[in-house]
Amino acid sequence: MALDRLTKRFGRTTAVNEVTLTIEAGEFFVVLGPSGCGKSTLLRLIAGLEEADEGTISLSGEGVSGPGRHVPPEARSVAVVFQSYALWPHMSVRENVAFPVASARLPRSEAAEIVEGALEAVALTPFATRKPAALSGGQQQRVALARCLASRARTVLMDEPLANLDPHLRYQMEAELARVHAASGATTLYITHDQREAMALASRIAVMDGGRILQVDTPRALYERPMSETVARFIGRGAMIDGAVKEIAGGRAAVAVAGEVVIAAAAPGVTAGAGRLFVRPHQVVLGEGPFEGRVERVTYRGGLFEVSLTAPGIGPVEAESRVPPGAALVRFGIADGWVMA
Ligand SMILES: Nc1ncnc2c1ncn2[C@@H]1O[C@H](COP(=O)(O)OP(=O)(O)OP(=O)(O)O)[C@@H](O)[C@H]1O
Repeated sequence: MALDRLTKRFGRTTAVNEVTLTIEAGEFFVVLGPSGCGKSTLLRLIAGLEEADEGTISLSGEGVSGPGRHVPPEARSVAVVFQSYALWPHMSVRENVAFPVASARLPRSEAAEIVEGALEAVALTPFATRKPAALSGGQQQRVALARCLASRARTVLMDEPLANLDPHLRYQMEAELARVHAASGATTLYITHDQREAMALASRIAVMDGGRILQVDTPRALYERPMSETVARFIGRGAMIDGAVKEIAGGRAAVAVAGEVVIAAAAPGVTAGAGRLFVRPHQVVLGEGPFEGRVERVTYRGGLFEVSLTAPGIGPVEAESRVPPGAALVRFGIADGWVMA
């Protein structure tokens, strides 16, 4: 899938602003961004449910949107899974799953095989004759996934499909989604505002804000090497500390922070002078080190304590520890970090 300078305006709002992306065939690609950043509009443009103002879209090598060209949704070989499931209430589970297969005009036995295979893949065979209203939310979403699988679309678009499920079920459904993706091999574009979900599912993530793509990278690279403060703050937790870069060598920088020197990885383009050190909780060593912090809050997170500190000349710092801090004032060190210009 390739998007080139794709733009969509609603009156004075530019919902999607010159988005350029290439998504590899078979990739599970996640667009992550806060509410209102333009994710749904981007998905609707790719599905053909909105017409672009500028730019082009090609799916499996075929141009489907561009100047003077708008291929209708049904001719794009795209399946969409919505947050609302969008099931037919009067049809059984099996009929819902069979719906996209019917239009493919396949021999009856082949069509049945596809439908039963899709039901099997999401463990819904025992529920095949039920109506959607007689299923839980998670089961309904599995019907929507089975229908998507049965459509055999080469491109699958998912609009926050797990948003209505409780956290425990979301976790299970993530594994299910990964299986469905592996079974279909479809190029999948998944949109969400939940960074944990994005990290769990994606081969690559595009972080979107204000209609624009800020960074495209693997989950690990986004976490460890954010290229802007917005991305750093949007992915996981951490502290942004003002410092002075003293020296850079071999991709590492020596940064003076509150009168002490910290050695950390340096982003491209960092030079000596004022800089910012971004520190993730696992990079803070509690109990020893040159800094002293006041414990503001301790939260137990199953096996680990999250510790919020404030330190003179540094500001707020997030740490984690297997044992809770023993006093209101604790010593700490910074073992590593990410230096940004
Ligand atoms: N049909 C429309 N008419 C006018 N403005 C719209 C329309 N659809 C979207 N917008 C505006 O475009 C911007 C992007 O909306 P969009 O729904 O794509 O965001 P989103 O990231 O999907 O948000 P959410 O996660 O809350 O659904 C918003 O400012 C929204 O108000």
